[in-house]
Order: sequence, then C-alpha cells, then structure tokens
Amino acid sequence: MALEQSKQPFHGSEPARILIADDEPRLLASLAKLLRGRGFEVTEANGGKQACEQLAGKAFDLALLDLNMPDTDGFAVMERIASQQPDCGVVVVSGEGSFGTVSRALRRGALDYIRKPFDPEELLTTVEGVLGKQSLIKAHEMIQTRLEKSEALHRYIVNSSPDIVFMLDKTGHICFINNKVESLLGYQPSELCGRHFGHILDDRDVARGTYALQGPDISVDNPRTLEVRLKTRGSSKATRHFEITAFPVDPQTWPQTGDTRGGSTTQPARYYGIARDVTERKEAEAFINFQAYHDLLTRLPNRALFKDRLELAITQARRAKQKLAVMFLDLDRFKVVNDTLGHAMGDRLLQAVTHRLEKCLRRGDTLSRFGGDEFTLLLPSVNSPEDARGIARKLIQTLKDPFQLGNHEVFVGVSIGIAVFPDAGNSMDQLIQNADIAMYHVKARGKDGYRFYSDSMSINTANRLSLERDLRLALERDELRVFYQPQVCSKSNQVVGLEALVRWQHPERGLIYPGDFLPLAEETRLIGKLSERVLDQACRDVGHWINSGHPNLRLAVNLSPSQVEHPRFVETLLEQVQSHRFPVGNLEIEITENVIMNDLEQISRKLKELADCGVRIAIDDFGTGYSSLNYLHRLPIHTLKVDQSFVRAIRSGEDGACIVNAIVAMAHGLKLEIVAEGVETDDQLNYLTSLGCHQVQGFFYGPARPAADIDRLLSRDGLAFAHTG
Ligand SMILES: Nc1nc2c(ncn2[C@@H]2O[C@H](COP(=O)(O)O[C@H]3[C@@H](O)[C@H](n4cnc5c(=O)[nH]c(N)nc54)O[C@@H]3COP(=O)(O)O)[C@@H](O)[C@H]2O)c(=O)[nH]1
Repeated sequence: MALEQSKQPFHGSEPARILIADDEPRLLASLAKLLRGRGFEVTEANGGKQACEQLAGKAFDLALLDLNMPDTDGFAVMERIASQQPDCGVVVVSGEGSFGTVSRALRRGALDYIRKPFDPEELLTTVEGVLGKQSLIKAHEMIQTRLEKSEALHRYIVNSSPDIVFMLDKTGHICFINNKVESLLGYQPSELCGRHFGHILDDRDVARGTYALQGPDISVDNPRTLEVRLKTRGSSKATRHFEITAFPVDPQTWPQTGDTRGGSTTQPARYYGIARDVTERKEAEAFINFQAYHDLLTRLPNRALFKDRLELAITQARRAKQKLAVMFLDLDRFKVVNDTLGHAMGDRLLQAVTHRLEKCLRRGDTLSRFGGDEFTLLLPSVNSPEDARGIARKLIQTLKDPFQLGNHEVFVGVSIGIAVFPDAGNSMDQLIQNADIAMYHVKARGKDGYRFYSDSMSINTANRLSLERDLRLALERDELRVFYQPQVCSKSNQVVGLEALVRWQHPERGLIYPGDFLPLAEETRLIGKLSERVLDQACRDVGHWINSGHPNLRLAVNLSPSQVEHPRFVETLLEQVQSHRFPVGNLEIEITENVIMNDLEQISRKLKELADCGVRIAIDDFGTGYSSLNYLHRLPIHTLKVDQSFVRAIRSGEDGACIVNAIVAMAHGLKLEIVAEGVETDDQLNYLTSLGCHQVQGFFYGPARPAADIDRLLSRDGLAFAHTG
C-alpha cells in the first residue's frame, strides 16, 4: 500500500527524503555523506533487500539505486517502489553502462541514470534536477486536483440548482445549460447546446422572449425579467411556465468562450440567465383567477365577468354605432327537479343545460351563470333584434328535448327576456335589469318563451324598488280592484260570462294595469297572495250576481303559472271557491298553452281533478303557443279563447282570418266552446259570426269595468250593447 507522501518535501523547511541502496558499503557511505552535506535526509540500505525493508516503513521522495545487488537487484526494488510509493522518483547509480540495461531501467520508470564512478557535482545536479522536476509535477497534479474538485463543486452547485441555468451567445444560441433542463423539460443539455433558445420557447412567446434579450437597456445592473412558456420535449403543446432573469455577461468577469460539455458552440457567452419554474404558482393563480370570475359548477363566466364583458361590449357598440343584445334566462321547472330529485341532480341538470345552451352560441358570445337557475347572455354585435330573436328561439328549442339524469327523464323550459342596446338601455345595469323585467313578463304569461323589453314594461323601472314596496302595501291596504269584462253571446246580446281582470288603484299613480305590475308580483312572489285576493273578490261579486237571477253566469279567471305549478293548487282553489259557496260549475279557469306544456303530465293531472269537480278549463291566447293538437284531446278542455292578435288581423289581411277560420273549425271539430277575444269592430264581429263563433269579448262590447258597472249592466237583463266610447 502506498504510504502517504509528505506534503511539501522540496519546499519550505522539510528536506527531501532520499533512500540510497548499494551493496558496496564504502560507496554507500560516501554517497550518503555527499547528499547529507547538501541537507537531504538520507536513509542508507545495504543492498536491495534492506532497501525494500526501508520502503515498507518510511516515505521517500527519491531513491538512488544500484542495479547489481546480490540479494535483491535494483529492478526488483524499482518494482517495489512503483507498487508501494509511486510518487517516489528513482535515479539509477550503476556501474552497468550497456544500452540495454540503461534503456530497461528508464523503461521501468527511472528518471535518470548515473554511471559509476560518478562525479559528485554531476550527481548532485542530477538529484536536484530530478527532485525539482518531481516537485513541479506534484505541484501541477495538486493544482489539477484542486481545479477538478473546484469544477466538480461548481458543476454540482449549478446542476443542483432548482432553476435552469443557461448561457447564450450573442445570437441567442445556447452555450451552456444545466442538467435541470432534463428534469423540468425532458431535454438533455447536450441536445440543446448550440441550438437557438427560441427552440424551447412556446410559439406564443418567441417574439416577446427574443425582444426581451435584445432590448437596449438590458445590463448587468438592469437584468431582464420575463415570464414565458417553455415547451417540454416531445410535445409541441405541453408547456411549463418560467420566470426568466437574464443579463449580459460582463466580459471582465467571464472572458471565456462557452463551455458546452456535450454541446457544439464555440461562441463566447453573451447572456447569463436563470429560468425558474413557476408553473405551480401560475396554475394556482389561474385557478384563483378562474374561481373569481367563473362559476365552478358550470365553468361559465360569473356575474362579475359578465358585467365586465358587457361594459366593454357597450363601449365598443357605442363607438361602432352597433346594437348588442342582453338576454336574461330563467329556467322553468328547475326548482321542481331540484326539490324532488335533490341538489346533486339539480347540479347535473344545470351542467347539461349549460352544455346545450353553449352549442347554440358563437365564439364572441358570453353566456354566464348569474346565480341559481338564472343565466345571462351577451350577444356583442347584432344587426337587428331579429338576430336576437333567432338565438332566443334556438335556445328555447334546444332545451325542449328531455334531459336524462340517471334513471330520470326530466323536462325544463326557459323564459328569456331580451334587452337590445341602445333602445332598451344605455348602461350595463339598465340592460341587465330590463332583460330581467322582460323575462318576468314571459314568466307572468306562462313561461317558456321570450320577450323583448319595451318601455311599456317599464312604467316603473326607475321606481322599481318603490313599486315593489308599494305592491306589498297594496295588499295590506286593499288597493287591488277586480274589473270584469263581459263575454257576450253575439246572437242574443246576452252576457254569458265575465272575465275577472285585476287592477291596482295606486294612491298616487292612479289605475295601474296588470301588465305593469304582474311581472313584478311574479318576481317578488306576491302573485300567490294577489291571485287569492282576486279570486276571493270575484267569487263574492259573481256569486252575488249568480244568486240574483243570473244562474248561468260564468266567471272566467286568469291563473298565474306559479299558482298552477303549486303542489296544492287543486285543493287550494277548490277550498277557496267552496268557502264562498260559489257554484264550481260556473267557474272557468284560463290558462295558457305554455303553462300546460311546461309540465304536461302534472298539469293535466291537476286539470283532470278540477274538471272532475266541475270546473271548466279554457285555453287562453290560443294559437300563440304550442297549439299542439296532441294535448287538446288528452285534456279536459271546455273552451278555446282565440287570441286577440288573430281577431285584430281579420281586418288587416287574409292570414289572420285564415288562422281564425282554422281555430274555429278545430274547436267545432273537437266540440269545444270558442270565445273570440279583442273584438273591437262590426267587421270582426260579423266575420266571427259568419264562422259560427258567437261568444265574443272585447271593446266592441266594452272594456273591463268595475263591479258597480256590471251590476247596472246585469240589472237590465244582462243585455250587452255595442260600446260607443
Ligand atoms: N294571473 C292573473 N293574470 C291576470 C289577472 N288579470 C289580468 N291578468 C293578465 O294580465 C293580462 C293583461 O290584462 P289587461 O290589461 O286587463 O288586458 C285584458 C283586457 O283589458 C284586454 N282586452 C280585452 N278586450 C280588448 C280589446 O278589444 N282590445 C284590446 N286591445 N284589449 C282588450 O285583453 C286582456 C285580456 O286578455 P286575456 O287574459 O288574454 O283574455 C291579461 O292578458 C291577463 O292574462 C289576474 O287577476 N290574474
């Protein structure tokens, strides 16, 4: 085993240690004396065997060996030195001078060869020369070792960095990149060295990344920091986010060319940089950001983001003098699903609805979940309200097919209010609010449809809050009035029925019509109480007229969609009517086709129960909704009310008349009674009479009037007359 060498045998205070071996004692002694005289530390060995023994116990810097020694020759000692003390130099001092011996000794590692008899000065010069050379070699080896250790340390530090460390040349080619690039992006450093750093930049960031490094003001004191996406190896799509800090290399502190270790560049490094992986932070930020502006269930923009986009869209539309449309969507029957099947199913339904709605939209449109089962939609550039109408129809249509939730097949509808900028509002809040108002008008008229906002809906938009408060007070202060519009048999001029129509006698605003407060009543859920009041009053009034000589007088009442949907609708209605001892057979309830279609199964069950008890059922506004023949014969319907729009059209053109013809023919075919609404003129009356439609209602015979007027009318035998103004 090699002995540890003295640290500095030739420098400093320690003298060099020299082993001399010769079998000639006199020569040995004189050699020792000569060397000691020069200050070396000398150990004598009488022959090769002793030399080997000395080598086992002490370290030497140099050995002077005779070759011909009887016991162990000089070559054997050289072998021992090579194996035990490789740093110990050997100089042969021998009488042998043949070329073969000399070259053999040199081949075995001897550093020099001195022939006996030697010249003392020459020997000393040789010894000092060899020792000096030895010293230089050792010093070089030491420096080399230190450099390697230092390099390994720095490489370890750079490669253990949690960041990618890199150097670029002046053209942006990679001169050096540490191993971290492999664990973070999958590249071997050697495959990136020599390539332009744009090679790993995501395409979207190439221009920004390149400019950042070439910017004029980048300096050691002003490093460039930028966030970019870097591509992972093997996938052009997968990227990770990095924060890069780069600055120019100071040629004073780093004058070398690039160290590529496996790369190919020889260009000097011009930029030094670190790239920190901030993907997790970015993802967390993105999630927090997403959460702040999206609804997590449907992943749609939330109210805040919607408002933000709408604000922007209004600014653009104003500048470009364009229109935009805001829709307020409220799902019909969602509450029923949520209450009966549970919230988990409700959530699934909302997701499925979102999916279908999204399919009807274009890229620039924004559908948002406003809350609960309410959605808002922004159509940023519409040419005319017709565009919005088309979308609204599509949205309604797309929800018509049933939704399969586990084993349950459920149906929902949607009521849509539309506000078109700038006609229906100039500000973001106004547009949303007006779309909402329009939506409640749809709800109030039977749901599952759409309506454009118009100023007539907003009599009170500005005073909406006060109107809501007033409506509550109206119920307390008994400000609601029930007016009655006669339904007249045109053959006999006899009043055969009275439609109860609510009015609100507002203390300051005067008489308010239902179109202006029913949607608000629906929205604030005051509609239930309001309907109850109307029916109570109507039962009292009409009950009185029935009992005072008009036993067949029919009371027609309008029902709100939410009233009909209520699970106890049938019981409540019957209890209320019976509490007034009102003859059930004289009651006709008017409901729209949309209300029926909202939940065909449930509503038809309820209507059958009522019909079994004698209540008459009329379909209001017939012809404007589904007009499905399918339900007409499955339901216990007694009367069809032809919508006033068709009656109005009698005078204006052929089409309206055709529709009235068809409805009357159908009613006759199905043996249903028919009442034409909105009859205002002689012509309309005559036309209807010619079709065999004899029950009419409209301004021709007078508008809805207070009970006192009807009292007077009925007191003259119930004969109605054409109203003259
Ligand atoms: N749930 C409840 N809904 C109600 C109640 N009272 C009314 N309503 C609903 O409000 C709608 C608007 O009613 P109103 O403003 O009273 O208008 C009615 C008539 O005044 C009007 N009418 C009648 N004849 C004519 C006519 O010749 N020309 C003309 N332009 N308008 C006319 O039509 C309305 C009656 O329509 P309908 O109900 O379809 O028969 C009203 O539609 C009700 O749905 C209530 O108590 N509860």
